[in-house]
Amino acid sequence: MTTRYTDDEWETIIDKAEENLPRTPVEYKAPTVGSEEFAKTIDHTILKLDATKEQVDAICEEARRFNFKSVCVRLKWVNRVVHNLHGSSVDVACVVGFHEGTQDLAEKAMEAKKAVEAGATELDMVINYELLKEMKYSAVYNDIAAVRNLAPHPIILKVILETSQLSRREIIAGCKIAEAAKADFVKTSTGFNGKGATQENVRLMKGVVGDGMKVKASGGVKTVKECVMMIEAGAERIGTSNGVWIMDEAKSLLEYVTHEAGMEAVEGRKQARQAPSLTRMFSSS
Ligand SMILES: O=C[C@H](O)COP(=O)(O)O
Repeated sequence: MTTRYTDDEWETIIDKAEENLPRTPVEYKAPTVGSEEFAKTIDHTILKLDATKEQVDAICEEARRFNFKSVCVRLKWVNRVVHNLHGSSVDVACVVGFHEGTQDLAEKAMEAKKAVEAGATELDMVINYELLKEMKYSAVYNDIAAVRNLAPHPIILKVILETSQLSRREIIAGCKIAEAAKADFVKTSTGFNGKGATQENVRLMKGVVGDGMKVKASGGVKTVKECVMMIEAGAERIGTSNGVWIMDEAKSLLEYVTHEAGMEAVEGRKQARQAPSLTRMFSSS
């Protein structure tokens, strides 16, 4: 495989990306909490090694019910999930190199190929962050490019950086390499190693990739408020094993604010008004 840049050239690219980061944080608009658009930010995820077929089936039923964006599973479940979700608008995502990211290139490429053959339309691959930390940028690029070659568009390729293991500069490097390898998303975390998504890292990643790529926040996202915070920082996708809890929380909150607005009108406390925007309630601005 040809290497796109030398490691020295990569250093220069990373320096430039660092210099070009936005000086002031950009705030992105979150969809209305509990809306269809909000549900479509969620990749409903079950990745634990001891997942059972009953749990995987339940996740698929929930994803259909809430109309989530995708169900994200390990390779062994892809066939089953494709079958379960047939006829729905929920996509099938499969992890690759999960969760260490250190598998060799051939193994990751084969896993990606099998996932696509089984019907996955999205791949969430773990970057080889050990190599990234050793500044072996060309090797990291080759790893992602090999998967991209075997899984061309319209397959969606997300590159998991495992931000808890990386310095700020390493996160910037991971984003630039994923971008050069033509991935569609950079994703924060596996949820299996250290702290998951943070607003700060999502903002940094979006600052590096700009409009040309998307960011997925994952790992430890459990509440409506955390979803809104991640989206406002630049995430367009949320990977979570707590999707049902989040949608139930959104529903309860909507019922609460609607009831409060109604009570105020009935009691003449204030003029009747629309329920306040939950998205605004949770906004950090
Ligand atoms: O890719 C998604 C993550 O594994 C989900 O992590 P979580 O179980 O902390 O929500």
